[in-house]
Amino acid sequence: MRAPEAALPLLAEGLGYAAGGVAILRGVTLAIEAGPPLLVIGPNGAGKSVLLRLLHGLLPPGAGRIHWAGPGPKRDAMVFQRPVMLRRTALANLEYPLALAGLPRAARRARAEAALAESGLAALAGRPARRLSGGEQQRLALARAAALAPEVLFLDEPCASLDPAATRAVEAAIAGIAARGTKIVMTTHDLAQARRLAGEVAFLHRGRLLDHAPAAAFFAGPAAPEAAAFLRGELLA
Ligand SMILES: Nc1ncnc2c1ncn2[C@@H]1O[C@H](COP(=O)(O)OP(=O)(O)OP(=O)(O)O)[C@@H](O)[C@H]1O
Repeated sequence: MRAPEAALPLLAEGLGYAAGGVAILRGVTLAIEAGPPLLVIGPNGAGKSVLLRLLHGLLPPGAGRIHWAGPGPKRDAMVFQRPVMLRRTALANLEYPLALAGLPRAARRARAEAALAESGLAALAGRPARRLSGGEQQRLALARAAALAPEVLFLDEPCASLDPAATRAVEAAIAGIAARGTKIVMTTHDLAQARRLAGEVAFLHRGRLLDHAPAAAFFAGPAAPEAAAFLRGELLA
């Protein structure tokens, strides 16, 4: 089977967004290429979530533009901090978007079962999704988003309300999805998590992108003094 044509790179050029007369993002220019995960970090209120929503197309930019530069159609998905589960079984939650995508019933079942198995959730297939633990729901949401093999998967603080064991399981699921070729673009407030997962880092501060670098270079010595202060654990205004 021929691989579908890539829609990446995804280019953000001079991106701006304001709400209620307040500038939330200003002049963000960023190229997102295929490869290991991009972790978007920065202090609370820096604009990380808004940037992801703009890139995914949930919000219209107030300035600048977002451009998928590759020849293929855009294929991206997003998972939020609190996953939204349908009032159905775990398996049916996975089958639903596959049905929307037009997969025939038999192919849906096989794809959904494979996605559950890849996430280590096969034993939960018949359980009502809304009764699963927070960590299991988040892994199910990841499996659901990944089942269509998106080129880019945006994750907004996917581990924000999870304990360390659930966080480890979600991180393993994210690493698995990345290893299968999906570009992960993820926000986190957890620097240790960023170090564990990132291939590259984007640092936002007060709505501006102050650094975008390979993770090793960023953590060894970021370009912006604000990023260095953030890594030292100093409170940034
Ligand atoms: N629709 C909106 N109307 C007004 N202000 C908004 C809106 N959306 C976001 N903001 C503000 O924009 C700023 C950036 O929000 P955003 O959620 O992107 O920050 P963040 O970097 O993800 O922060 P956190 O780490 O706390 O989640 C915040 O001050 C937030 O209150």
